[in-house]
Amino acid sequence: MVPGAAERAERMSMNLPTPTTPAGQEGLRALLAEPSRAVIGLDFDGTLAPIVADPEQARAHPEAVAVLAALAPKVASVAVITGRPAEIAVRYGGFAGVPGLEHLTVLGHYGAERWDATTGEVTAPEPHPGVAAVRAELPALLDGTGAWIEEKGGRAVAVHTRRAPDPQAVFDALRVPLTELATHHGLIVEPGRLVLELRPPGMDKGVALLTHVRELSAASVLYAGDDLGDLPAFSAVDDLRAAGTPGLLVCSGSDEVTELRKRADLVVDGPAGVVGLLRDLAERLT
Ligand SMILES: O=P(O)(O)OC[C@H]1O[C@H](O[C@H]2O[C@H](CO)[C@@H](O)[C@H](O)[C@H]2O)[C@H](O)[C@@H](O)[C@@H]1O
Repeated sequence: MVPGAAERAERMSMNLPTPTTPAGQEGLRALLAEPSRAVIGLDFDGTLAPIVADPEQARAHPEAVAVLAALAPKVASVAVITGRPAEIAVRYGGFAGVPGLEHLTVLGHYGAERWDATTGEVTAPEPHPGVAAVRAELPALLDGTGAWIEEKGGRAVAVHTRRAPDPQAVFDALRVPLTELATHHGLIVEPGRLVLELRPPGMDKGVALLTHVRELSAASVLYAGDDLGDLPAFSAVDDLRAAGTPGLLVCSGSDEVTELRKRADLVVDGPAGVVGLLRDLAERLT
């Protein structure tokens, strides 16, 4: 007897971890039953790329590109959704010109920028004038704190404290003054793993993911992230589920951020765990 879609999905999920929630189990079942209508959304730093002290040295996990190239042709879309400029994520990820990744999408600056592998071009809005204004005022505000500035192509500016003598204390001390500075110039502060990013309002990873899922009329979604900036994408998956589109929420686990663990259907061990999960998925989706 030929097995039905549900039975096939059940068999195919045998070697995959079981999500801890019924909603997550439903999300995985839907993805396996109809992969060609599934969107896979993935954060970059801390999810595909291990966290390192110098952001310029961050690179995708050594097996990430091969695994994504195996998975992408089997699903509707793989989209990397990151706070990084799209072009930087493409470069540090090694995503360009890879067979299998011809349709990869990278949504940079929390979705404000878009890079498509098909064209290799980035589309982006005009820079917000507040970014140049805060950039000019930051050196005086950061003087003596041990924090340092990451330039983000004039579209945002990130203040990092990971390499300060007491990273968490400096992060905590800077949060209020940086928020005041950002607000004064029409920007918002996006807190992350020992980073406070000053960026334009109006876009987040939730809007980016939801827009992408709707563009493709996807029937299921998997989103994996590790940091506070991924919470809007988690909420977007919750909203999609409430509206009848199954989804699976994956936390790339770390000791630094615990908020996503509580909301995830599946917690894996950092980028190596994410890559392992995606590899198992790619192998199951024949
Ligand atoms: O949305 P993401 O892809 O997670 O990007 C968010 C921020 O990630 C980067 O900072 C983080 O990774 C660095 C390199 O591992 C690490 O040194 C830093 O402590 C982390 O917060 C990036 O530098 C930021 O610009 C992104 O906004």
